[in-house]
Amino acid sequence: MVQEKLPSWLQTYADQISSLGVFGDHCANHVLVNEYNAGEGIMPHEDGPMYYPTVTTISLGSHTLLDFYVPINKDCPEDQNQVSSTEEQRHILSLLLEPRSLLVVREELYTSYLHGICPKTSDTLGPKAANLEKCTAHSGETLQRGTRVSLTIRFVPKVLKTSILFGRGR
Ligand SMILES: O=C(O)CCC(=O)C(=O)O
Ligand SMILES: [Fe+2]
Repeated sequence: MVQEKLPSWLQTYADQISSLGVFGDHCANHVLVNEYNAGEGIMPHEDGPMYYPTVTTISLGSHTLLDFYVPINKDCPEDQNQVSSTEEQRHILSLLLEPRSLLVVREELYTSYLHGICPKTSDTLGPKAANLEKCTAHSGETLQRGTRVSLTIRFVPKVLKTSILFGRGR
């Protein structure tokens, strides 16, 4: 990854989140901006080693429900055939991400599970919604999704300085 300066409004958020100590002594240097219209999601995935061990997300606009799944174990023959369990059975919990909220994912939730967002236009908060005591919404409620913008703010230890790649600026 080649390092570039963040826009100042994003730097403000990167600094504020970093001051919580979630990246150790480091300051976040990577921001991914995603926009989701109602009905759009992201496939279950892992964020991989580049951002390990912490990922933080600010949600703007709409809420969403972030789902966590037990991954398919490639060493297990039953899992290879993908007959052992359905996506619903692998779905262990969901976190309601309310507008203007900050999510910090670390440790086991980062390393051992996949995360994704179902492509739906509404979410009914069921028993797998694990953080409702921290939210304004209640169990059993149905929330209609609107457009959501997420700022995924992380620290990437291995970055290339542009001056090395493109030569020194004058
Ligand atoms: O938009 C989100 O909250 C999740 C995005 C995400 O998982 C990713 O970009 O890797
Ligand atoms: Fe992700």
